Amino acid sequence: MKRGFLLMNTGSPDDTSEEALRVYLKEFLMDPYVIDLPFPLRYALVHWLILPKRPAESAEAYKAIWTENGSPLVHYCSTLARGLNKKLQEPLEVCMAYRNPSVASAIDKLLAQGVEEIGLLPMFPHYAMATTGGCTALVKKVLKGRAKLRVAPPFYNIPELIDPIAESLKDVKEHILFSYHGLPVRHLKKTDPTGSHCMQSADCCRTASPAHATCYRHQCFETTRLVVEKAGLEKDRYSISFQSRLGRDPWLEPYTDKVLEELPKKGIKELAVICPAFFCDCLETLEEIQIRGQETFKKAGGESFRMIPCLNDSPAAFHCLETLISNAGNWPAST
Ligand SMILES: C=CC1=C(C)c2cc3[nH]c(cc4nc(cc5[nH]c(cc1n2)c(C)c5CCC(=O)O)C(CCC(=O)O)=C4C)c(C)c3C=C
Ligand SMILES: [Fe+2]
Ligand SMILES: [Fe+2]
Repeated sequence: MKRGFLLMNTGSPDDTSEEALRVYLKEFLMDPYVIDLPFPLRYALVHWLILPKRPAESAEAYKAIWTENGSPLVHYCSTLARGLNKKLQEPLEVCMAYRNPSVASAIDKLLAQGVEEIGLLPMFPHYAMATTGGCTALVKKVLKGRAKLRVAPPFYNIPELIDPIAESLKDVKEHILFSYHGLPVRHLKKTDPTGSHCMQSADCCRTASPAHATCYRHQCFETTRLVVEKAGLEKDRYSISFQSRLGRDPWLEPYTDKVLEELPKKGIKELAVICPAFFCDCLETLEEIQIRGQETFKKAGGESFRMIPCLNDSPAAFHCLETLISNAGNWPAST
């Protein structure tokens, strides 16, 4: 059976105009895997509360990180896809859940080459309904059974991810903040297959459970634990937080923006931030953390601040993706 691969990420707007942002945000936020409210409520929230103001604000944010190659996220993913294609025997296409390159165009290219089984590799180390869950649903919807589908499992704990992250912290003397993308608490409870584990006790994520197969919070803690172990960091050398909160519902805590305000008050004036939920640098690392996060930290008394880059298109990034793909025969089939 001829096999092909889809390398998938969330996506960026086509350009930095307010109109492009409106189209992108509407597509992103109307996805029921991202805002999991019943359609009328989601429609009202997105169209009446978010879309009137956010496109203009987000357009300014994207302008601050846009490069001559366009969006950093799409650029890194495309570079990775090109490099992987040179090494792999089987075809691979890059696609974005929202905007371009679209899922439909990538699937058409694979099918035109006679591909009968697609291996979907969502570029998210940790499982979340809003990312891996939404990407899988979207691919299935577009594919309409025209090929078999397998989906890569979360890879938050593999040495090919952990080792280069630990290596990037080797010479860091500052306090290290592991800032992960946030998630509404409701999402965690919804994806708990036991229905009774996630967020039911303070230490649920450190108590063994089958729920951890889809528990974003547990998987983030595990990445941190393994990196800390590998890098030999003492307990007082690092903190964990969750960023990018949207709306008023409770999200995973502690919130990065609050932690950035609190750290200088605790005497931590020199900080390095790493964002292991992101395989490639994007708006959420380059603008939210590097620009706005830095401002927050320094305003609160912080003196030095730096970002540790994501794996991006480094040799370690290629090695990690190649290792995952080499194991594609074991990826679970998606029905
Ligand atoms: C309810 C809203 C959102 C949830 C839940 C969410 C989860 C989530 N997102 C990522 C990774 C990325 N998010 C990106 C952009 C982005 N995310 C949201 C909303 C939610 N994300 C919005 C509205 C946007 C658009 C930008 C903005 O206006 O803030 C991106 C792409 C950034 C880029 O450079 O183009 C990524 C990547 C993860 C990993 C995650 C849950 C774990
Ligand atoms: Fe958990
Ligand atoms: Fe997001």
